[in-house]
This record gives sequence, C-alpha cells and structure tokens, in this order.
Amino acid sequence: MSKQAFQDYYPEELSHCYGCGSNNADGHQLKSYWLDEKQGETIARFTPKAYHTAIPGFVYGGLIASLIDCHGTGSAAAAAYQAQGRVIGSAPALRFVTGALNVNFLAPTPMGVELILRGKITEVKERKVIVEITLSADDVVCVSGSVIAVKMPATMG
Ligand SMILES: CCCCCCCCCCCCCC(=O)SCCNC(=O)CCNC(=O)[C@H](O)C(C)(C)COP(=O)(O)OP(=O)(O)OC[C@H]1O[C@@H](n2cnc3c(N)ncnc32)[C@H](O)[C@@H]1OP(=O)(O)O
Repeated sequence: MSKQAFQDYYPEELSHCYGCGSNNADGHQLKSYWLDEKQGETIARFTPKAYHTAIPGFVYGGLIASLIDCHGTGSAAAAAYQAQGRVIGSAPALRFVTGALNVNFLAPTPMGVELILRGKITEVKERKVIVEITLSADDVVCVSGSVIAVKMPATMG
C-alpha cells in the first residue's frame, strides 16, 4: 500500500471538502490509497464517532454515502493520473467531482468497528472515471456503491 494518501496531493485551494479535505477541521478527512495499483484497487479506512449514529449501535447512512463519494473521487483522480502515466499531484492538477453517486445498503453497519472501503476502477475515460466501491465492517460487506466522477467544470474552481 502506498504511504501517502491521494488526498494529500490535492492542491491547497481544493482541500476544503467536507468528506476528504485536510483543510476542513470539521470534516471526515478521509484518506484513500492504492491497495493494488496494477489491478486498479484502492482502500480507505474510517472509524465513525458516536455522533455518526443512525439508530443506536448502527452507522448513519448519510455518513456512509459521503465516505463512498470521497473514496470514489479520490480514487478517480489517482486512476486518471495513472492512465496518463503521470505522477499523482503533478501539474496541471486533474480534478474530479461527483457526477453520480449510487449507494446500496445491504446490511446494517455496526458502530464501534473500523470501516473498510475498497474501490475498483472499472472505467477510465478522458473526462470520466467510474469506481465501484464496497464498505465492510468486521469482514461483512454492508454497503456497495459506485461513483461516476467527472472532470471538474471551470465554474467550480
Ligand atoms: C490529485 C489531485 C486531484 C485534485 C482533485 C481535487 C478535487 C477534490 C474534490 C472533492 C470532491 C468531493 C465530491 C463532491 O462532493 S463534488 C460536489 C458535488 N458535485 C457537483 O456539484 C457536480 C455538479 N455537476 C456538474 O458540475 C456537471 O454536471 C458535471 C461536471 C458532473 C458533468 O458535466 P458535463 O455534463 O459537462 O460532463 P461531460 O459532458 O464532460 O461528460 C463527461 C462524461 O461524464 C458523463 N456524465 C456527466 N454527468 C453524469 C451524471 N450525472 N451521471 C452519469 N454520467 C455523467 C457523461 O455522460 C460523459 O460520459 P461519456 O459520454 O464520455 O461516457
């Protein structure tokens, strides 16, 4: 697994995202990494806090959606650099935002354990990357989802 997270390469001015921005003290500050770069597999870990509760003992689905969202957009940026044979973070920055987010809650997600997000890059085009994601707790896949990440429009930054 690579040591530096994809989000660590985001430019300062794009590091305010609630889900993954290192400049957002109130956010989740999710960190995503290659698990197997050749296979296009990525990983992130997150342990919910008590205030992320939905029903006592179980994680709020909106939190889960935002984790899938940011693991997807981060993985998309890394995959786009990889596809162009470029070092991640090199200029000009490849910026991706969420075009579509799909989340399927397969089983209740328990509180009190580390959640593991695994991403698989399934399509890389010049303006679009698709990432399929699972979220597991205690080795049980509780959620599956997908992110269609699209190049950030000029109007956003
Ligand atoms: C390492 C450095 C990285 C730096 C990164 C820092 C960023 C960090 C940010 C963290 C962010 C955190 C996450 C957040 O919270 S991001 C915040 C939430 N997202 C937004 O606000 C985005 C708002 N939407 C838009 O700006 C536009 O609609 C976008 C940009 C999405 C598309 O605009 P546009 O319509 O002009 O796109 P295109 O014509 O070039 O299409 C290109 C391809 O994409 C396909 N498509 C498009 N939309 C959809 C859709 N809804 N479903 C399925 N597919 C869609 C399209 O068919 C085409 O595919 P193909 O025909 O080629 O197959």
